[in-house]
Amino acid sequence: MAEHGPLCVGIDPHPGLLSAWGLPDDATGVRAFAMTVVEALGGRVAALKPQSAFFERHGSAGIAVLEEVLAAARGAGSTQVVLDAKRGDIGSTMAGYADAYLGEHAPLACDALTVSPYLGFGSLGPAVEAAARTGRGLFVLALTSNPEGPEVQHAVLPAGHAAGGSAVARTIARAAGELNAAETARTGAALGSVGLVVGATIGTAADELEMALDQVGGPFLAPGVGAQGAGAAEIAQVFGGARHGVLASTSRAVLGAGPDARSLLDAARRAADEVAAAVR
Ligand SMILES: O=C(O)c1cc(=O)[nH]c(=O)n1[C@@H]1O[C@H](COP(=O)(O)O)[C@@H](O)[C@H]1O
Repeated sequence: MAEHGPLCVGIDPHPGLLSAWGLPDDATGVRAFAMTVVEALGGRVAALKPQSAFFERHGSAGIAVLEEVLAAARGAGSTQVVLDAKRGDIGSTMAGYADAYLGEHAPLACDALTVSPYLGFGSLGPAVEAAARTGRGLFVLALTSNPEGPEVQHAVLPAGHAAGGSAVARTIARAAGELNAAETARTGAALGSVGLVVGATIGTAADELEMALDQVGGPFLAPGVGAQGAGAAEIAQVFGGARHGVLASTSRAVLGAGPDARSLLDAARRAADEVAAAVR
């Protein structure tokens, strides 16, 4: 983030973008699309974030392409690879996802994985353990950028629950904060490995966390920049004093500049400069 500016570029091969790039809506088109992004931006942006859904929609051929794209992106030097798969399940099944994405010999290995805590934060245990063991990270959904998120994330826990009267999202931020505090006390690192997803579009909703965002002690993946309407002003508004930990994420706003590699890089650099100014 310090080297390239705190920008993550999503690799989201939407059917509409494949068509705009003159590519077929099949696994070969997805491969050409994703590899073009990796070649144009690998080693030149802080992070790349393949969106698993757009690979999965092509079945086993698409997943094989995702495997190849993850390996190529991880080989591209100083760029972190965040896989956006938003996985979440009961703990024993979560262990399967941990093997797939975070284990020692994970076929779909990434540097960090997006996970959903909405089966209860504790259900993520196997992913937390695998990430710690293999030196990887997680981005846990907390306050997402979509308008439907608040009906779950802002829901208030009943009296009698240990966090009764607080929003569900607060329990997630607190649990992540505890893991990060234990890790940073041990390692001395500035930030722990359990990041949160907090959309750049959420306005004042971080108030639901009833804690300063910098108490989370981990990075924030902040999608919603570009196509969903957020920019520098929104990042500054949402994150305030915690903005040094923000990795802003954008997909369509940069991908729309392709397929020309130079245009992709120019669009990414413009976006990175804008978010760097916003978090300074
Ligand atoms: O985890 C994510 O990255 C994510 C979380 C969230 O709250 N909102 C959100 O838009 N995303 C993802 O970020 C990308 C946003 O793409 P654009 O709207 O094109 O920038 C998509 O792949 C979304 O699935």
